[in-house]
This record gives sequence, C-alpha cells and structure tokens, in this order.
Amino acid sequence: MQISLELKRLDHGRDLPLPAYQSDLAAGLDLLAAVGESLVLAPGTRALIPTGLAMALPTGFEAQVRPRSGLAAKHGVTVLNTPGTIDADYRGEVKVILINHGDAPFEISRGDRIAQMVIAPVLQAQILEVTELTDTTRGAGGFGSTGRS
Ligand SMILES: O=c1ccn([C@H]2C[C@H](O)[C@@H](COP(=O)(O)OP(=O)(O)OP(=O)(O)O)O2)c(=O)[nH]1
Ligand SMILES: [Mg+2]
Repeated sequence: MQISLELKRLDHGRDLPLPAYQSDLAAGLDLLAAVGESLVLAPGTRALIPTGLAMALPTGFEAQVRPRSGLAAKHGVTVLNTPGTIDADYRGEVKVILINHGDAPFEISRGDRIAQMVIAPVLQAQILEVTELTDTTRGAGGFGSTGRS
C-alpha cells in the first residue's frame, strides 16, 4: 500500500539526500545524521541526533523510528526509545535517540544512516469508562500464567 509523505529538508539538512527505501519492498526509510563534521558516542552514552527533516504524515498514520540491525549487531548501537513515535501532527525536526551499548566509541559522520523510519497506520480509541469488564477464560492471568497445570 502506498501513501504520500510530505518531507521538508531543514536548513542544516539541505545538502543531504532525502531518506529512501533501500530495496524494492523495504519497510523502513533510512534516516541520515544531519550532524556537523562528526560526533563520537562514547560507550554507555546517548545522544539526540538531528536528521535535518520535518514532515507532515497523513491523518491516521504514525512513523516509527527503529534501529538498524547492522549497527546493533556490529557496534551495539541502537535507538533508545524504539520504536520512537512520530505523531501525524508533529512539525518539528525528526530526531533519533541513539545509545551506544557497545564497548567502543562509535563515530557518527554527517550523512550516516543511523536508523530507519517505518510508516504505520494508527487507530485512535474512543474511551468508554465502565465499572465491569466482560469475563474471559484468561481472566487476570498473565506474565507466564498459561500452560501450567
Ligand atoms: O524518536 C523520536 C520520538 C519522538 N519524536 C518527536 C515526534 C513526536 O511527535 C514528538 C513527541 O514524541 P513523544 O510523544 O514520544 O514524546 P513525549 O515525551 O511524550 O513528548 P510530548 O509531550 O511532546 O508528546 O517528538 C522524535 O522526533 N523522535
Ligand atoms: Mg507524547
């Protein structure tokens, strides 16, 4: 399914390519780091990385900011709040909260692909407060409650 996504390159991202799907059926658009020359993420530290992009998602959609598995597997670098949520009414800069869980400093250069963004449909619930909930076989069981005799 295809939708249109309005993307705006901000001044500090003007020279960077727009995010793109890297294969025909890729789910995520790679996000690029709109940092200055470069930035080093020391082990155990996090940083809010600018992408130089703002956008207008269509009503009924969100964007999820997710890690790239290559960075996680090779360097222990991931998105701290994964999946980050971009609301359809957000017009500020999209930023990525990266954390270095590895044991070596991780260098981020301008234009590096640091995360990916997946567009997904959203349902907003109409909240109905009740005093009784319907009965179910599971009831209040959870947290490993099934399969026990
Ligand atoms: O990884 C992320 C997560 C969020 N945002 C932006 C877009 C999103 O619409 C807004 C708010 O995000 P969220 O609701 O997760 O943060 P909050 O702490 O609840 O802030 P707010 O009170 O502004 O909703 O911040 C990003 O740029 N990157
Ligand atoms: Mg919020």
